[in-house]
Amino acid sequence: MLKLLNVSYKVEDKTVEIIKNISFEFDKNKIYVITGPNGGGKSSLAKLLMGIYKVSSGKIFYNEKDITDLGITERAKLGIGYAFQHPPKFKGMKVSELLKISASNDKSMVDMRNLLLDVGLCPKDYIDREIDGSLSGGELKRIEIATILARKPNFAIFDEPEAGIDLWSFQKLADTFKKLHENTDSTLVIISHQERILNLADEVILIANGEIKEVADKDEILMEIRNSEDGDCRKICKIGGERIC
Ligand SMILES: Nc1ncnc2c1ncn2[C@@H]1O[C@H](COP(=O)(O)OP(=O)(O)OP(=O)(O)O)[C@@H](O)[C@H]1O
Repeated sequence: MLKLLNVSYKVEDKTVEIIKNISFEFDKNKIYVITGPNGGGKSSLAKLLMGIYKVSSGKIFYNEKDITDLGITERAKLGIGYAFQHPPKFKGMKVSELLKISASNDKSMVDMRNLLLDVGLCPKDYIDREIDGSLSGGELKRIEIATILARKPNFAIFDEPEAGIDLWSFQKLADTFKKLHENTDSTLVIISHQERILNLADEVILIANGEIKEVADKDEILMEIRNSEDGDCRKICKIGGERIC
């Protein structure tokens, strides 16, 4: 469905390579969870998929179409949706208005109440709220996720949906991803460190140092995480390596 072919990404000064020659194909109607250490390149990869970053080399195909040079809007029109790790604020706009403009098809039919309930927000408290600095980070994040649900993308990317969301609401959110997967044939790519989200995965992609280190079944990865005593950095320090953590 969405294919990366030898994709690399360097920042503007061209010295630091953040994504290194990644090739991978995401299949239709699967949940992929991307996980791995901080700074490994997960968000950068998500931004390359969405067209927020432009690849330095390599190609991206979506349903066989070369989308490498398409920007965010064109990719969104093709059905690729992205929920930011740190959602933007839309000062002066109400939650109901944002959900309406986010909806993919018949905007009069958007079931705003259910969308808000799906992300654990009580509609009567939020539907008329303005999207400004008065909303907490977790509230903003949930509204952002609701906009993606409203858009019903065929390929949806969620960057750390757990960030800033309390455990109770988070369980609700995990159920919402599950429901979305069961009721539509969309592909979900979720960047997450949470076991509850990892448990939803058909495939877990482990990214570190800008590369795909492993693609595995969730049980395998969860076992590896549980069995790992220390991170690589600490191990290097322990054995007297030169790297300072
Ligand atoms: N514009 C930039 N200039 C320099 N380095 C950058 C830039 N953007 C990202 N990086 C670096 O690229 C690496 C990957 O960043 P990225 O945000 O993709 O990691 P991540 O795996 O999503 O991390 P986290 O789990 O902490 O969210 C990091 O080391 C980051 O500091």
